Amino acid sequence: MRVVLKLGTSVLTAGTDRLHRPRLVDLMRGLAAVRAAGHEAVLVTSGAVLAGWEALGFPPRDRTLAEKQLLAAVGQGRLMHTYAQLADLYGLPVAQVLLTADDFRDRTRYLNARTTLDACLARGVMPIINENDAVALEQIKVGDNDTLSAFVANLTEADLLVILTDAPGLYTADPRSDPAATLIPVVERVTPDVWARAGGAGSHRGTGGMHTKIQAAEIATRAGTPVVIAPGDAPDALVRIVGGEAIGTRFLAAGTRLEARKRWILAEIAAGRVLLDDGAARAVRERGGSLLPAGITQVEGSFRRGHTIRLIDPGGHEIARGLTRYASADLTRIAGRHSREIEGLLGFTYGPEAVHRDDLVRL
Ligand SMILES: Nc1ncnc2c1ncn2[C@@H]1O[C@H](COP(=O)(O)OP(=O)(O)O)[C@@H](O)[C@H]1O
Ligand SMILES: N[C@@H](CCC(=O)OP(=O)(O)O)C(=O)O
Repeated sequence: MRVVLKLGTSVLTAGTDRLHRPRLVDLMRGLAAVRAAGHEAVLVTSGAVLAGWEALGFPPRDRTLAEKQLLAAVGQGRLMHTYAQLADLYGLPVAQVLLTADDFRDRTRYLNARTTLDACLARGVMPIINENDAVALEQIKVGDNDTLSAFVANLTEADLLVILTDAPGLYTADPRSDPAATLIPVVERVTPDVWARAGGAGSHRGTGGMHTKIQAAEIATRAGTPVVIAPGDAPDALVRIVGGEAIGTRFLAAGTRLEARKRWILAEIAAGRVLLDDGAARAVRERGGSLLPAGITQVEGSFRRGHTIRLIDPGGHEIARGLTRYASADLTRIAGRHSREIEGLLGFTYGPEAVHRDDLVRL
C-alpha cells in the first residue's frame, strides 16, 4: 500500500509553541513501522514557518508576506534537518521535495515531480514534501498543506491519504465551539451537509481548519484515494490506521483510482496522433500493452510530454488514447527505433515506452 501522511503544524507542536521533538520521534517511529510492514510512505509536512519562528527568536505574530517567506526559508532547512536526523535513527533514507501550485498545473513539471517521487519510492527513500513557501507568492500557492497532500496523493496515486491533526476527526460541528458535537466515523460522499460542519482553523497556527481538510478529502476521494482524518496524539495512529483500524473519520473513495484516471485521460483534448504498425496495434488492443517507439510509423500534431494523444491502427481507426512520455519532436526522432536507442538519439530518456500502459485507455 502506498500511503501519504500529512502532518499539520498543530500535530508537530503537540499543543506547545515549538516543534515537539518527542512527538516527532513518535511520528517517525510510526512511519518506519509502516515501511517495515512493506508499505510505501510519503510525508507531507507543515512546520517550516513555525521552525523559522522558533529559530529567529519569536518575532511578533502578525507577519507580512515577506516575513512569512523569510521564516519559511529559515525554518524549512531546520525542519528537514530534524526529520533527517530522526529518520537516521530508523535507518530510513529521506528526500526533501518542495512543490507549489505550478508543479501541478504545468504538465512537464508535474511529470518531472512524479518521476522524482517514483524514483524515491523505488529506491526505498521516503519523500518529505512541503510547499515551497519561500518562492510561492500568496496568489500562486496551493496555499495549505491539506490541499497539497491531496494533490500529492493524486500525483503518487496513493492508496490512502492520512491527515493527522489536533482534532479527533471530523465532528458534527467545531468541537471547540460546540461541546455537544460528536465524531462522524465515516463519510461516504462529501455533500454540502459535510461542508457545513467545518469551522475555521482551531489553533492559531493551523492554516485551514477542517475546511481545507474536507476540501482535501474531496479532491483525493474523487480520484479514488480514501482519506482518514485522525488525531495526531493517538498512540501509533498511523500504524493502526494503515492496519485498517477505524480511528477518526474515514472518507470513502468515489470509485477506483483507475476509473478516475481513465475518465481524466478521456476528458483531455488530444493534442496529436501517432500511427501504429500492426504489431503495436495488436499489443495495445489485445493485451493492453504499452506502446513502444518501435511500433510507431508516424507522428502527427505538435504536443508536449504528458499530453493526451490518439493511437491509430494501420486501418485508420483510433484504438486507444494515452499520455505520451515524449514530446512530438522527440517522438518523431525515435519512431520506429528500438527503445535502447532512445538515449543515443535524444541524449536523454524518459524510459522505454512512448505511452505506458498505465497511461493508456483502450477504446
Ligand atoms: N467540524 C469540525 N470537526 C473537527 N474539528 C474542526 C471542525 N471544524 C473546525 N475544526 C477545527 O479544525 C482544527 C484543525 O485544523 P488546523 O488548526 O488547521 O490544524 P492543522 O495544523 O493540523 O492543519 C481543529 O483544532 C478544530 O478546532
Ligand atoms: N507550508 C507551511 C504550512 C501550511 C499549512 O497548511 O499549515 P497547517 O494548516 O498547519 O498544515 C509551513 O510549512 O509552515
